[in-house]
Amino acid sequence: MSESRAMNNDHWRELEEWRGKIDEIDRQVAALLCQRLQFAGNISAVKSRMGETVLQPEREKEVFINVLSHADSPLMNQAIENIYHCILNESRLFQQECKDGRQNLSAR
Ligand SMILES: C=C(O[C@@H]1C=C(C(=O)O)C=C[C@H]1O)C(=O)O
Repeated sequence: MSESRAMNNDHWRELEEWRGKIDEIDRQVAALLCQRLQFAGNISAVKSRMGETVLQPEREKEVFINVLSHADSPLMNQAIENIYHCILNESRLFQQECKDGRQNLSAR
């Protein structure tokens, strides 16, 4: 095998190792996101009984402060902030669907 092909194989092996680690993280993130949505659905039921709205801006500020205190760098801080905008958006949509009876909240 030529030296450059052996080097290329090493790169591919390294790439696959990193991708394997990302796959494992994605499995954990997906499971945790499902759990987060489940809890948001439970909160939605409590808020309905209390006559509270789905959107609670002050609570959302607390969520951002909590997660951003765990970011490792300014660049990651921005990425986490963007990701959490999506997560909170989906969380509100999910809560609304629970409220409207379009989500079945039974856990697996
Ligand atoms: C889950 C809640 O409902 C909404 C969704 C939030 C979330 O996903 O963290 C936070 C605030 C609310 O806008 C809540 O009020 O705690």
